Amino acid sequence: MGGGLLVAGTTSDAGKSVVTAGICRWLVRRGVKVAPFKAQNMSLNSFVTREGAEIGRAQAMQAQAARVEPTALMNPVLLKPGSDRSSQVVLMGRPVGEMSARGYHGGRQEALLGTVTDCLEQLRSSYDAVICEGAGSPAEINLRRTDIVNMGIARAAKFPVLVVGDIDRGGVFASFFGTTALLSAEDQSLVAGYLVNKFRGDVSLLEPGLDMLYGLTGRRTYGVLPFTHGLGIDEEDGLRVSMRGAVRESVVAPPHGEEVLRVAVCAVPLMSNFTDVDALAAEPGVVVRFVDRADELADADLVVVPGTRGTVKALAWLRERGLADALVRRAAEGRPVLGICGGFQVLGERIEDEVESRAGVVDGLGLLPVRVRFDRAKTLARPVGSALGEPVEGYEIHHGVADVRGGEPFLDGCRVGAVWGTHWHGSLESDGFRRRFLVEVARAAGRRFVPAPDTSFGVLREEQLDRLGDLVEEHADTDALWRLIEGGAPSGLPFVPPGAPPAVAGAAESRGAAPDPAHQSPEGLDFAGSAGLGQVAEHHVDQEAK
Ligand SMILES: NC(=O)CC[C@H](N)C(=O)O
Repeated sequence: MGGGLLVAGTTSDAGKSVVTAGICRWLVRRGVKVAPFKAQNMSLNSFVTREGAEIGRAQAMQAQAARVEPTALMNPVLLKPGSDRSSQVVLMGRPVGEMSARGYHGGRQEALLGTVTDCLEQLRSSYDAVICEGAGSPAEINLRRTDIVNMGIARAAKFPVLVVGDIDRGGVFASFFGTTALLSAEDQSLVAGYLVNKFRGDVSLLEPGLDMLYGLTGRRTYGVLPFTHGLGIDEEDGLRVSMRGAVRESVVAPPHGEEVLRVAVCAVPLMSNFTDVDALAAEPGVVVRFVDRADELADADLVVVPGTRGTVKALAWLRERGLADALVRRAAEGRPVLGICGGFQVLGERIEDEVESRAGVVDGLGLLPVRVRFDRAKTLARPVGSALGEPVEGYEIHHGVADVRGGEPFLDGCRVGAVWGTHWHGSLESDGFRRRFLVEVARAAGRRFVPAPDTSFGVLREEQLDRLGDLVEEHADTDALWRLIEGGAPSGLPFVPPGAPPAVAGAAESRGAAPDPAHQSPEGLDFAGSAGLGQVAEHHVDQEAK
């Protein structure tokens, strides 16, 4: 049975995903057969495996770091938020229903512990090491009892736990100490120590603090990783980017030609697979930014309407913010627009949706001759094809089915003038196609932009994974990490009081949501046959979640 480690964090965003990837890359370079694992991921940034299973993109990225093919075992539960209070539950790569957070935490999640530990055991039987990523913080005292992704999984597998803290935010000592001290004695016995992430400055100034932390907790720090720009590959948190309407602008290498090309990405609600535009940002001279105002489209050479878990919601948002009118004007002026998946759907003539929004028939923006009808079954595919004379690979994750009634064919969708639409995600990662597409965009936008002849997105991604491996090799005590992975947590780790607080009566389960038969899951909840999943075969959305 293979060894392993759980990489937990003091907070979300502490850098667990990239540290996990870095550890995978370090190990595989050493000749260790390693796989990543995250029992449960909450993300709108997902990926389709070769077998057609939907998993978090972060686990697919970590699998690449480990140089193995990603599979559903590596991320058995994926929660895709549809609002602040409900998520689509994807189990072993297939959607099984929409659930309220309260219904999920009130018993359903707990019932999945057997399933996720089975997946982990399967990985352990075929790999020398499994590097698990936790979620949020392991010291969420309200959720510990039903946890399946942090200490729940570490306890089941008897894996040592490494807690990652983001020192750039401050409060890292208190976070490490508090994260440890709020866990039960049994949980604490697995918390081997800490890893400081995103450190800027002189480590010698930090070291006395790490010694004091050792004095307080009896636990050592396994490494101090320096702050490094541009390592946020395949981030999980699409929801927050879109909810915040955050504007982020890519760091740009100088253009190959005379001018830069400006790409504006509409930060639609429930934006999914926003990493689709990473391949554009990787091109020298292409400036990518997320926008949420019509006036920000004025200087954009290309507007991308990305995927979304809420197509009808995104349409309403585009209309409210005046972006819909701006897109219609652009199209009339022959200025480029690319719609991807949900963003393709909104560009069509009409949408019939009794599944995702249950809004019935809704008018689209009418820029493409396409009608979309939502199906309960989800399309999960890895199509290959060609466009602009170049080979293209992509992946599809959608309930909407497009009836394309005209235009020039473009992948599975179509193109009318400078407006392009496809359900395919990831098409821009195909280098030849991306260059040809950018040439077309530059021509239509009247820009003297020339794509560099040799940008390889695959090579850049590999370089980034290598940088993560380097970070771990150069700034962590890898001998000590290997001892943890092979031999588990050191014995005799002291208990740090007060430990886990006693549970308060009247937890969420007693107020669990009532089933809503009106809203069946896409697959009709027919997954009771799968191992150990019968208990969660119910579809929950409570009123407040709608
Ligand atoms: N990935 C997406 O953008 C999905 C689009 C849409 N929500 C659908 O399910 O069809």
